[in-house]
Amino acid sequence: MSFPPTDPAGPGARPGRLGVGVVGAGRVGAVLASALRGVGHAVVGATAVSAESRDRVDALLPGVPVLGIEEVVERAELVLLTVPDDVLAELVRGLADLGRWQPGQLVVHTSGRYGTEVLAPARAAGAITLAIHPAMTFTGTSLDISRLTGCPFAVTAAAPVLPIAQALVVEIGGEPVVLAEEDRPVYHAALAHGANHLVTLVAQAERTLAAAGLTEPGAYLAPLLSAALDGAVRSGEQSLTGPVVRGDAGTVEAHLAALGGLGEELTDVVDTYRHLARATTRRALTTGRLAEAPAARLLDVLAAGDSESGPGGPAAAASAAGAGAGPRTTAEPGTTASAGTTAEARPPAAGAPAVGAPATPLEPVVVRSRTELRAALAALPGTRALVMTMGALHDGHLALVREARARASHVVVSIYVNPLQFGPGEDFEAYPRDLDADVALLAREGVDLVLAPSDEEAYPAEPLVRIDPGPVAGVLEGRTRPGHFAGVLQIVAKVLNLVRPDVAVFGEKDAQQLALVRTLVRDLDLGVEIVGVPIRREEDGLAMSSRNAYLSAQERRRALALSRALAAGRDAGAAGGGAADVLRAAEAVLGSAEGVEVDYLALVDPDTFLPLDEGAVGAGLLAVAARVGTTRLIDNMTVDLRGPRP
Ligand SMILES: Nc1ncnc2c1ncn2[C@@H]1O[C@H](COP(=O)(O)OP(=O)(O)OP(=O)(O)O)[C@@H](O)[C@H]1O
Ligand SMILES: CC(C)(CO)[C@@H](O)C(=O)[O-]
Ligand code: BAL
Repeated sequence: MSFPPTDPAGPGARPGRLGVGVVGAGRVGAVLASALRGVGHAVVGATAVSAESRDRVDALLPGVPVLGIEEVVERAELVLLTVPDDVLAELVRGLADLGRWQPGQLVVHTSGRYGTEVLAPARAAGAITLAIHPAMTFTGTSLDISRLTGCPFAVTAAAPVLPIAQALVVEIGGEPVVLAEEDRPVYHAALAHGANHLVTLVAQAERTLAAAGLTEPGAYLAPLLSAALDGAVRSGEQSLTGPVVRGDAGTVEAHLAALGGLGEELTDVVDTYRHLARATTRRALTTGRLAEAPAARLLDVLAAGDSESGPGGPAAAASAAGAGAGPRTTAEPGTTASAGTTAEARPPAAGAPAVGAPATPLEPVVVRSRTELRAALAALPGTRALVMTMGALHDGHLALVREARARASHVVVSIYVNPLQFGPGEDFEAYPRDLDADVALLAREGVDLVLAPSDEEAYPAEPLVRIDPGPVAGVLEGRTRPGHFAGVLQIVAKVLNLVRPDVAVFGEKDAQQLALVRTLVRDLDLGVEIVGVPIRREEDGLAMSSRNAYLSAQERRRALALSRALAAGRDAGAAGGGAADVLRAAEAVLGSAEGVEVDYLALVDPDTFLPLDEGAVGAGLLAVAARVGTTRLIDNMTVDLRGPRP
């Protein structure tokens, strides 16, 4: 396709005032004829079989006689054929057989699918044949006229008469785009797929929302869909959001189950969802938004319960798209580790796969030294996201991994129990360590690289240059654990420098840590985006933590007091309470909790971590640390302070 100059026909090529005949006063025919009339042509007659067409002629082409086909063709210098594609060829041939086409007559059709070959019988009789197709959807009312301004029209015609077609389009305000005869079917399929199927998709979303009890589903959807459409046409597939691109197979599985449970009338929705989610997965894989392992997992979930997917279905499609188990190489392969591998080929991960997981997820490359890390990073083109952990991974960590996955081409996870952040008498020795189990979990999330350094590799020598984390490190966690945040920032700065990620993801569970990491990056210009992820909780509200593993069954029950106290404080704020009310509500829960020894409970400014006073308005952070038995747990929630009541 190529855009012609503004006046493609040049002076003199303008068709002049023509008598236009419309065969088929459907939406397109009536609107185009009305537009041609508006720029000075005369509409000499129109065919209109149905009552709707006749009404349209009355409304859009007042005064134009409704005639039979042969009469319209006989009177017209320009015959506009705006009939359904499937009858076009027969109509043109039939009129040729009747000898109705006239030499020099302009015969124009508006089918997207056809070029001018379908008009060959008219051309054989000496007519000038042109194909123009507006890439626009019409309502068949006068509103459509304004839609023609700037509307692209695909124009196909023999070279000598092409300027006539271009000039006609320009006259009615359109933008002619020249399209070869053989490209028209694909062109038209693309438009139909985009525009027509979008209508079906929106209607499906509306019907499904109605099934969820929403009374005005269209109004509810409009802002979201407009934003999605805007993003898609501006930034293409990079604008994609949602569970597929996050690799969130569990959510997709839940969606299929929910949609599958809707009545007979909505069975089309689950089928379409499945097809489009599959296509979305494959595209996300191809464009690097999704790694192979989560893609394979999604395709597995999408295949489950799908009667249409047999052998050669999703799994084959996944491998055709580049997914599935297979070797990955590092630039400097060779050194094997005790868990995972640094070898050339990444074998399937060990351990029993959970429901919905691919049978053979790829193991991440596990590196233990700077040299191995450098080689492995060199084999990961594109952007990378880092998740730092101390191992003993749980779903809270995996939420960070998924967020990382959605934000970069590759994910690096560090696992290291950093001695510098533990004080004397803390649980450095006892902290749970199980690298094999961690690597197996990360394999299922499509993590590319795991950095698990030894103490010697992390700190080859006692670090002499230390980081002073500033005042935020002197309160709450920092007051109870002196030196803790200096140790945290030391290892965070080190790992950021070693991995050089584009994005690093931290949990809001360690809110003070997250704030200090942001400050570190800002103050030292480390040039990495820091992303926070909300706290992941067990079903009963307990914040997930590796240290929960220390709790006995009784302590596990008692530990619930932390999240309950925070929720009580949050609710007091939401009910209009001030800082003192919030603290009182939380204290009441903790005060009556057995076996819970509170270290601190504080309502603080989320940036400075200094206590909020009674008049404070806006977001506050309610943070707690407590011992349950010998286990020290922390948790926090955001509280919305509405200010003193009038
Ligand atoms: N429940 C959770 N929700 C969201 N993020 C979490 C959660 N638990 C931990 N994280 C985040 O995971 C990262 C690694 O934390 P870490 O390995 O210390 O896990 P942890 O479970 O908090 O362990 P512990 O509290 O026992 O030290 C941190 O950024 C932390 O904030
Ligand atoms: C960020 C971190 C991995 C540094 O050791 C640790 O403090 C943690 O797990 O939150
Ligand atoms: N989750 C923060 C690390 C620590 O408690 O040492």
